[in-house]
Amino acid sequence: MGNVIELERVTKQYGPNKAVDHLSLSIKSGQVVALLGPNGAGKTTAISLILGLKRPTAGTVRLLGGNPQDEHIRGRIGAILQEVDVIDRLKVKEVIDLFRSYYAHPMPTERLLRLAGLEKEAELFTEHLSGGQKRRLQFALALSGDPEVIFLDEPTVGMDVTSRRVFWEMLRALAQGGRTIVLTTHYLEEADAIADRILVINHGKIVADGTPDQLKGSLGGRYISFIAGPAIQQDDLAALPGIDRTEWNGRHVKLYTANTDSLLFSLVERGFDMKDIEIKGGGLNEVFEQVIETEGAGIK
Ligand SMILES: Nc1ncnc2c1ncn2[C@@H]1O[C@H](COP(=O)(O)OP(=O)(O)OP(=O)(O)O)[C@@H](O)[C@H]1O
Repeated sequence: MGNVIELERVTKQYGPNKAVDHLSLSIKSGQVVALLGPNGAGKTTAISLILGLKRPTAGTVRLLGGNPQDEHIRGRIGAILQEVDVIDRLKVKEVIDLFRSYYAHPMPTERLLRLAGLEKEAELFTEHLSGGQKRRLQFALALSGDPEVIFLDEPTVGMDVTSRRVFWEMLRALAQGGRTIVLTTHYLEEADAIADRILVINHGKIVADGTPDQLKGSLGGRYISFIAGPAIQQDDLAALPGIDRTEWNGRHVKLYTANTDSLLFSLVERGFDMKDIEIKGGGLNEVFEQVIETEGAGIK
């Protein structure tokens, strides 16, 4: 199947502020796509536009080949948005059955309870659930119509580490079954663990796009850090080959490079006076910081 989601030069403007700015994007079926970005980057707005909950100021959005506001498209998607309250005075199983009744071909209740890890809580009243359990119930409700596309806005907020890992495995299993999953997260580890593709958004634009490995590989993000002795001048280091970026913080230096081994060799060969030498990075944290700082110049 082709693209499940297609955005063409989509802008959403609030007064002078462009929450989403000429965003073009296509997502294929069966992918897990993570939207990353700092607070206010435009992630939730992008998801609301894809879901048809907000109308773009300009540009076109297509979901499952159609208009996201069409009834027959809505029935094929499931979503958890931020801070949605579940209905009180009903038991977990009853709320799930209520939501299932809205759909022609719902997922079986037992499967929903199992996927959400709520089998033991089935007979509990929803107001007695913990924060993390409520989040999992929302997930079960989002899946109740057996959707082809699932949108999750910060789905694991409030979950403990174990629940989060179980949740990731379950998402991967759903994607392997052919479902498309789009999630926003502030946890880089989460994006790294489950996403086939990461989109980094800042100021309403995509500033990086690739698999976790591509982003880590292309941006490197690896650096050598050390405390520079008094004789080392900034120009001495700037003249070394293969340095992408240098940061000085007092005498604490970070040298970013695609090849930390050969740079370390050059430093040692030149007899620089260095202490506390460390090679770090190569993780998504560094990639994220770099992309946000440099607005992703040239990275896509
Ligand atoms: N209804 C609205 N009216 C005015 N401005 C809005 C509205 N909704 C969002 N914005 C602005 O649009 C920008 C993007 O917000 P959005 O909620 O999409 O960011 P986000 O990436 O989801 O942030 P977070 O990580 O904090 O959830 C922000 O500057 C926000 O203040």
